[in-house]
Amino acid sequence: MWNDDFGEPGPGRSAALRMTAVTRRHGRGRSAVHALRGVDVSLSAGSFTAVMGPSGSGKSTLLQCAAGLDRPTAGSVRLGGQELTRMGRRALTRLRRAHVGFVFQSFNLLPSLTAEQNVLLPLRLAGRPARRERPRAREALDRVGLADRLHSRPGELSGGQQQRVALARALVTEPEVICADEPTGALDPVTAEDVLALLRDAVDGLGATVLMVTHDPAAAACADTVLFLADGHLVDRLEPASGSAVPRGDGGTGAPGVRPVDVIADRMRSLSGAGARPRSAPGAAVPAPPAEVAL
Ligand SMILES: Nc1ncnc2c1ncn2[C@@H]1O[C@H](COP(=O)(O)OP(=O)(O)OP(=O)(O)O)[C@@H](O)[C@H]1O
Repeated sequence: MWNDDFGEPGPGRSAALRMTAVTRRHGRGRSAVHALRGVDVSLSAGSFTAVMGPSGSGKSTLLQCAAGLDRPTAGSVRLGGQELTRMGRRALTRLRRAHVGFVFQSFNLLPSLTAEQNVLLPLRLAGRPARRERPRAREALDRVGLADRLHSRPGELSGGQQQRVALARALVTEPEVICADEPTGALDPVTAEDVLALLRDAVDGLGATVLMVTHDPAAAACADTVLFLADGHLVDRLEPASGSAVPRGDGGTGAPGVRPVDVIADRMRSLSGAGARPRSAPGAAVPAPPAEVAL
């Protein structure tokens, strides 16, 4: 269902993440770049939201501000009820480790560690002894179908398997929010489907809240809500799962037989053609932070 308020969670649902009037500007004066211009987003607990938009529209910046990896120039970001923008660095790191899991296009696994050791990493960083936490890491790897690859290093795993290890690492601390930046961008369509099903499972089975940046309409169609960014503004929203992927004011396209993925692709095409300013190759503007930063 279209909703002019891009943010409000549904009735009776609490917000796991709330961003209000978030602006992110790089530089000053005439050379300033406005990555986000007064964005309002609210994610219901236990929901799956995709963020789409042309290259350079601010998707990665939105994700990184939401997760406390980047600081807005103005506005408010509340995660689990806590205001991130006023937190010191150490408090922010603690909050992130406890409440946010990350998945990136490039997997960000440490190559010298086994799958199990990679998954244990966030627990070790939180000061929890590896020996006691091993069953938890194994359970997370089991959840993503890799119980038999505990001792494999990333170089011995396929891209899809590496992304599943990254997902197990994101899930092992049972975070409220999972931030995924192009999690299927480096995967073939079949492997991508597996990873999306696991993200869906984290929402439906574990009650996690997923915020996922993607260029892929098929990936976005797996989400409950798709938010569209253009030039730093949130410009539209649709809800593919509820069968309401219908452009505002155009009742006709909700006709049976119109697939959500096609509506999403159409919407993207119209945004890319309408004054979007491509500035870089997809995924290139904001590189994923090193694994140890995003843990
Ligand atoms: N550190 C930075 N310094 C200057 N400009 C930046 C910086 N990081 C991002 N930007 C700019 O902010 C804008 C939004 O970037 P962002 O990476 O969020 O877009 P995006 O939609 O994720 O792009 P893509 O799809 O290409 O990954 C772009 O114009 C980008 O060049």
